[in-house]
Amino acid sequence: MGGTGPLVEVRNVSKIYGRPPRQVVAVERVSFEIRPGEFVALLGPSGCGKSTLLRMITGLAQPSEGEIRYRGQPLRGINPYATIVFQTFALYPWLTVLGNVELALKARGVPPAQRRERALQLIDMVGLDGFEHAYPRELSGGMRQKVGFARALAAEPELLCMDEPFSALDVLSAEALRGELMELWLSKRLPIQAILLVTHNIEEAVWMADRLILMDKDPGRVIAELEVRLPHPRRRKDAYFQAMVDRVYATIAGRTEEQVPGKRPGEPGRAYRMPEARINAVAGLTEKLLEEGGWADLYRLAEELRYELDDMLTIVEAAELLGFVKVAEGDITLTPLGEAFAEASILARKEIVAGRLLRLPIIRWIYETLHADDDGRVSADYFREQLQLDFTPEEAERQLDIAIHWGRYAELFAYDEDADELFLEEVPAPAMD
Ligand SMILES: Nc1ncnc2c1ncn2[C@@H]1O[C@H](COP(=O)(O)OP(=O)(O)OP(=O)(O)O)[C@@H](O)[C@H]1O
Repeated sequence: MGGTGPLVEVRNVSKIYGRPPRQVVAVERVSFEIRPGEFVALLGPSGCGKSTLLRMITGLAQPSEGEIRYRGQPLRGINPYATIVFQTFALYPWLTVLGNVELALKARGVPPAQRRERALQLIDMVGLDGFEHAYPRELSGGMRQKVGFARALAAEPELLCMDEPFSALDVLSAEALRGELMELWLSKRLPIQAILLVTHNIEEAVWMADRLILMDKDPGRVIAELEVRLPHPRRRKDAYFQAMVDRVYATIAGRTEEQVPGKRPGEPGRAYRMPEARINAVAGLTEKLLEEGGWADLYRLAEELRYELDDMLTIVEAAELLGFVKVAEGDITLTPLGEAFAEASILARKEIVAGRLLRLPIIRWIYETLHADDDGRVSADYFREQLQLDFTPEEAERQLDIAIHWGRYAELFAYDEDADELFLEEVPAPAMD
C-alpha cells in the first residue's frame, strides 16, 4: 500500500454553519491523525461534531478553517478512498440482497462478469449466506445493516467510516454485528487500512477501537485521546476494560462549571445551553444515589439505570447545575443539597429547585422579564426571538421548552398554550385607581 505516514491528518479544522449572528461552531480547531492499521473511535455527547468531522473526512463537507490531508495530500472534494456506513441504510426495496450489493459493485465500475461472484463473496463475508435472494422487507434490522456493510465493503475502501452503525439495532443484533465486523477486521481479509467509528456508546468504543478520541460540545472539540491497550477479543468484565470505561466517563462527564458561565440572550459572550433533562429524571438520580449511600460509580450507575451515555450525561449535567451532585474521576457524589432534595417533600423540592434555577441566566431573564410586565404575561415569540440571537431556531425552541418545563415545576412561571404566552403563576396585584 506504500507509505508509512498517517492515512488521515485533520489539522486545526473548524467548521462553522450559518452566518452571523446565527452561527453554529460545530467543531473548533480539531486535530488528530489516523494511521494505517488503526481502528479509531470518535466519542462524545450528542452535538459535539462527530458526524460533521466524519463528513469532512469523507469529503461530503468542507472545513471552514484548517485542512484535511489524505495520504499526505490535501483533500479536495469527495474522498475516493473512504466509504461511510450510516445508522440506517437506504436499501433498494425492489432489489434482492444480491441485487443491492451488485449495484454497489456496478457503481464502482466492476465488469458484469465479476459482479456476481464478488457480490456473493461479500454477502458470505458479512454472514448473510443463504439470504442472497431475500428482499430487504424480509430481513431483520440487523440483517439489513449487514447488507449495508456488504455494500460499503463492495467499494473496497481504504478507510471505512461508520456513523453510529449499531445504534438503530436491538441489543443482540448490535452485539452480533460488532462481533462479525471485528472478526473481519482482525482477519485482515479486507483491503481496509483503517476504521473510524463515530459513537456515543463508551463500551462499544472500548470494545472495538485501538484509540479513542474524546470530544466535548459547545463548541465541538477534542478533549483527550486514549489508547486502548487490550488484546482482542476483549472482555467487558476484565478489570482493565472497566477501568478504561471509567476513565472515559471521568473525562467526558462532570465538566459543568461550578459558576454557570453565562449571560442572557443577546448579551455579548456565549449563552449557556441548558441540558434537556426532566426534573423527574434528576430526582430519580438523587434518590438512587441516596439509596447507594450518597456515592456511585458513574458507569455502573448508568448501566444499572439502563441509560445511554447521552441521557446519563444530560441528567448528570442538570443535577450538577442544580447543585445536587458533584462528579470527579468517574464517581458521582450527592451534595448536602442533593441529599436534602432527595429526602424532601414535593413542595420543598419545588422550592429548592426554584432557588437554584434563578441562578441560571436564561431562567432568571425570563422570570425578570415577566415581572417587569404589567400583567405578568409575555408572548413566547418574544423569548424565541431573543433566544435565536444565540441559538439556532431549533435549539432556541428546545431551550424555551426546557425553561418552561423547569419553570413550571418550580412554579416560577407557567405557559399558556392557547395564547402561546408565558405568565407568572402569581400575577402581581393590579394597581388600584
Ligand atoms: N447543516 C447544519 N447546519 C447548521 N448546524 C448544523 C448542521 N449540521 C450540524 N450542525 C450543528 O453542528 C453541531 C454538531 O453537529 P453534529 O451532527 O456533527 O454532532 P454529532 O456529535 O454527530 O451529534 P449526534 O451524535 O447528535 O449526531 C450541532 O450543534 C448541530 O446542531
